[in-house]
Amino acid sequence: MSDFLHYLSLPYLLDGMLITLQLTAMGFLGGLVLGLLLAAMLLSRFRPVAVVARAWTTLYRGTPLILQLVFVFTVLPHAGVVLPPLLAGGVALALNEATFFAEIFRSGVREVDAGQKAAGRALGMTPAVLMRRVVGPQALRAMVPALGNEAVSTMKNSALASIIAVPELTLRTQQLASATFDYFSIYFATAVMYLVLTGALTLVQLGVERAMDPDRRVWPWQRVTVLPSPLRPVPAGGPAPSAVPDEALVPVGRLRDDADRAERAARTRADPPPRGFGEAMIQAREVRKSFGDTEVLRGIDLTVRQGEVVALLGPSGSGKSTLLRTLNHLEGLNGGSVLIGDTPVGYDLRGNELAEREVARQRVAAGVGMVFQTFNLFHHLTARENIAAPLRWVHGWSAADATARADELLDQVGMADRADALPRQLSGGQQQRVGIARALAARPAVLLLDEPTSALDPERVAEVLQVITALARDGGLTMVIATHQLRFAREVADRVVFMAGGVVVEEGLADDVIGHPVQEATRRFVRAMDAAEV
Ligand SMILES: Nc1ncnc2c1ncn2[C@@H]1O[C@H](COP(=O)(O)OP(=O)(O)OP(=O)(O)O)[C@@H](O)[C@H]1O
Repeated sequence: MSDFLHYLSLPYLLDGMLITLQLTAMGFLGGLVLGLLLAAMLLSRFRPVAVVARAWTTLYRGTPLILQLVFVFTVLPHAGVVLPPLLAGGVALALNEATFFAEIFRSGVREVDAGQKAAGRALGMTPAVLMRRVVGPQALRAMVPALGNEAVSTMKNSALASIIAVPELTLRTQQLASATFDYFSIYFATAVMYLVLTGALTLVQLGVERAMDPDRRVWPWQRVTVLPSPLRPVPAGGPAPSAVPDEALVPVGRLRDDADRAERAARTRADPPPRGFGEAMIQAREVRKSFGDTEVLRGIDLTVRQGEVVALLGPSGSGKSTLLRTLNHLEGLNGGSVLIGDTPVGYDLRGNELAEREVARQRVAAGVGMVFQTFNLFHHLTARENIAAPLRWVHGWSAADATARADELLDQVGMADRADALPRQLSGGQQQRVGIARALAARPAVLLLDEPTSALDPERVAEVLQVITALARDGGLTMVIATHQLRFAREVADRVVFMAGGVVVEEGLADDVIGHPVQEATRRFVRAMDAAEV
């Protein structure tokens, strides 16, 4: 026992432990940086870059580390690159780890739900902002356990550097044991030293996991929940001019009051508020879209004027969502054109498709908001942050203004008391109300709603429809809503467009198309939906 304790505190072995730590740090940190680069190359849309990265990864992963160490130490000098043993060991470890890190990063990024990326794009985030603020943080959280594993494995692999005479812990252990023949005590002491090091790495990993757990963390903005001014001015140079007065949104809670019910009841279709529509806000011409060999949109024409509410109806698979997604270029066109205001979102004036960074700017300039069927709130942000953060990241608002706007909207959609909740702590209806608030935050000129209630339980549908109805009735906001809710469409829409098989089959006033459909396909759909709604 005393021999064991002696070796455990022997400076010769402790120095070896320090060198092991240095090697591990070089391998891990170097591997992280190179791995990020490799992952970016593997994910690149430019195929030659991805192919080179894949070839490099295959080569490096497919050869033993011991050969790589010898290569860096003995072969590189022939090319004029002479590295001291410790540095050569660190470089070889980093190159080896990079390939594993690259695959961890790549799978982390791919695992992030496509809806998160679509929401970020629809909010006007450039690819860099989307990666840094949405995809990166979510991917990183999922990757921490695998990265912890790699840190431990780098440390254990560092023992192989003894082959190129790096005086790390294993080499020193072998030397000491050969000199003293006290194998058991020395190897036992070394094993304990490795365990202490790897145990410390595990503790770091668990600490990082805990720190990144959104359920546990308390951000500074979560501590401040009361803000003085309910209404703040829009910062200069910020969002696109709004078509929605703030008072348009009636809090859900308030709609439940008797007085409001009475007021709503008075505003029936028999006595609609006077509505006049301005200039064309959306002009889609001959829009065509295919997925592979399947043509999903087969020449759609759609004009929506300022302040108009258009409901897109049609059977499942008729192309409603795809049409909405082509309007803000979440899907590229295969033919035709789309103008939002006077912006051909996704294209330059000659019709050439623009880079995503440029398209993001166009979306912001055109002022298009989008509400998704599956809400697509950012999982790692609270309800308040889901609304406030894009205002800061995309529109350059100050934190105070963005938070004030978020609190104002949360209040208006009846979600003020859940401002600090994460999306997974909210019901579907609550998430969708936050999703609507998020889409409205930058005061868009056009709001696209993609079946906003179809992912909700029946008892949650009404609360979301109330919010949209309030917007449609009073807001003057230009809206296109894909929906299966006939009653709702009849109540809020100025015009109904019925689609089937990727074409517009029938369109007109909501009462006409839903009440007295002319086309057989429309009649069949209305009958089926009526039966389902009863
Ligand atoms: N990314 C995609 N890749 C391949 N096919 C797709 C893709 N997106 C949509 N489609 C196909 O396009 C067609 C139209 O889909 P879309 O979601 O636009 O219909 P929809 O009218 O909105 O249907 P629903 O009411 O069920 O949401 C469907 O056949 C669908 O399978």
